[in-house]
Amino acid sequence: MTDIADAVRTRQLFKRFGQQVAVGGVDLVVPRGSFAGLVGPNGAGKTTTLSMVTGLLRPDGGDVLIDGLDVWRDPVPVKARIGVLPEGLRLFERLSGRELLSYNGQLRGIPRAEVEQRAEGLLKVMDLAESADKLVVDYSTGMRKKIGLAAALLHNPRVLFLDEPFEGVDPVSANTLVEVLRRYTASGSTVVFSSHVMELVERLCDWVSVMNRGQIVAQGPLDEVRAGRSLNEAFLGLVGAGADGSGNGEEGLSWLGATPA
Ligand SMILES: Nc1ncnc2c1ncn2[C@@H]1O[C@H](COP(=O)(O)OP(=O)(O)OP(=O)(O)O)[C@@H](O)[C@H]1O
Repeated sequence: MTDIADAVRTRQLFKRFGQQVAVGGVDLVVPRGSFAGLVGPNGAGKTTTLSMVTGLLRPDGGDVLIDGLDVWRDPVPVKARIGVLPEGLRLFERLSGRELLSYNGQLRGIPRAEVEQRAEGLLKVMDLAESADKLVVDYSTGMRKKIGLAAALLHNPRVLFLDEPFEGVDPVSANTLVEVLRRYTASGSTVVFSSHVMELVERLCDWVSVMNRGQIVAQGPLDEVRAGRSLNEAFLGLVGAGADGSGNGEEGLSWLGATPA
């Protein structure tokens, strides 16, 4: 049954690459208005899941519902409702930041004057106003993330998906992004982001989904998932690594740092 209180709900989402099952029957749930974190070790299936959820990668099985609408059967209304900052962000490098926003706004059918107004506001808040006329190819990693986020927010989506939004972003810019996202969720919109940084997820999120080896291994309100521990401890317990780093095969590295004979 569809619960339209959920911003995102997947049912038995499945994706295989050759012999490798990347996502093996995932039921991802994100309640509306959440600031949700999707965490998991490298290769857990986070990017593959987010790509299928946002209509970028066709699932081999299962469904994805956003605001109760099926992403793969009803892509047009779904894409009007979502904003995406994908991993390995590909941008139009030969446009300036301002032109990129203007182009995105026009693709979305927003009137030009409205696009200009929104773009000005976003450039200012992202601290990109001075670089607005510089080509995107000359932007730093953090600036690219910020202009990518501005482009994803321009049409005022109901649900925003961010794959590793803070990677390569300096602490000052990260704070700016956090402020923008907090303001956005406070108005009832939903953010879903993937991250490896547990402290950040713990600080920002009220909802967490933990993935490991293509499965959801825990999901719910932050306090339920961490159950009195830090999120990092809970995470290490859930994904099966000893909190002391034991059991990771490090004994095979006994040569590392040893004094040469
Ligand atoms: N295009 C692809 N072709 C083959 N295998 C893939 C492809 N994309 C992902 N995989 C495999 O699927 C699994 C899940 O990858 P995915 O990128 O979704 O993980 P992730 O949780 O996002 O990892 P990370 O935290 O390192 O970004 C990995 O084993 C990966 O090697």
